[in-house]
Amino acid sequence: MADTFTEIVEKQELPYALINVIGGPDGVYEDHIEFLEKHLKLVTMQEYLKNKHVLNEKIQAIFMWAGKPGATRDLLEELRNLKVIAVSGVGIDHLDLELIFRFGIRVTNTPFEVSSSTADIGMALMLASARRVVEGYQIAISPDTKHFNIDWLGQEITGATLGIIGMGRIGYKVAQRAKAFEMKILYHNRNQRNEADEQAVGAVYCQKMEDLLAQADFVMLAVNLTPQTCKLIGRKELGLMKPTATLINICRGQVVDQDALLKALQTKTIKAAALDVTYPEPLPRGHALLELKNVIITPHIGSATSQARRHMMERMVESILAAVNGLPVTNEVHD
Ligand SMILES: O=C(O)C(=O)CO
Repeated sequence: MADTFTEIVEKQELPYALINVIGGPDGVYEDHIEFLEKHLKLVTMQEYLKNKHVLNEKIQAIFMWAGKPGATRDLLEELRNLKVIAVSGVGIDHLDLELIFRFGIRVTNTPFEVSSSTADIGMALMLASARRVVEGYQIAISPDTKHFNIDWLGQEITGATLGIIGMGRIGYKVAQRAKAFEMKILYHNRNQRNEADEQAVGAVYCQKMEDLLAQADFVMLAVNLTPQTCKLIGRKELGLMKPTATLINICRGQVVDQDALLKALQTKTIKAAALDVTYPEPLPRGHALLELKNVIITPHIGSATSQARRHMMERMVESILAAVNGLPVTNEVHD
């Protein structure tokens, strides 16, 4: 940060930032509080609701951690001095950007901070599914297990073809990791990456998603959720995949038509699925996807590492300080 910026920040009263709660499943981490309080005057939702008459004028930022507090129209109307909404993580599909921008409020997110951890969970799911790690664990700990069956086989990812749909930061990091596993890499993206990027990971562009679907042993979804990508993978697309292929979703549940996926798994149209995301989250207990042996599900943990979460929080603070001072913000979201 430039000196002038540091000077401005040091001189002024800490900007008031609205958070949901401290701690618990919906709150900012207690470990982060010391750092946060050095830079921001934190106001919890509960404090805000009790003292709206004073705080409506003061709050300049919403520190939106795991989607909370939500930017409702009522809140935006009341926070007359709100300048910025800092969103944790990369996904902004839960925001009504049109509404927010109408209020002249800036929005920032943390795409760089989550890309490695999310790519890691993609690799973890691919390996766990291919090598049946979850089933293996259950066999290993079951009281019914008397001996280990040598016919119990998984699938090797070395030499297999990975098709990445969505070659942004996360998709590219998946490709870097997959290269080290000697996988063949295909990708489909709105725009083709430059030649140097492609060569660095040995990735081949498929302009038509159908070509990728027909060839890949593993299909990894890493797109943003937009109206264009909602239900991008449905019955037709699943039908194009090999019966031996696995679908891995690390972006948003709504990118897949979940009913079509369930059917494809039940009828063995595809071999397996490994999902970090579903809709809703969590799936209702007893949901048919939870009953299938060829499905593994994790609880949306793409960014859930202590390193990523710490970096996200630091970036959000930096962006808030920049935005309230009218300075350029590294990860500003534009419409
Ligand atoms: O950052 C996000 O939006 C994620 O969902 C990471 O898993």
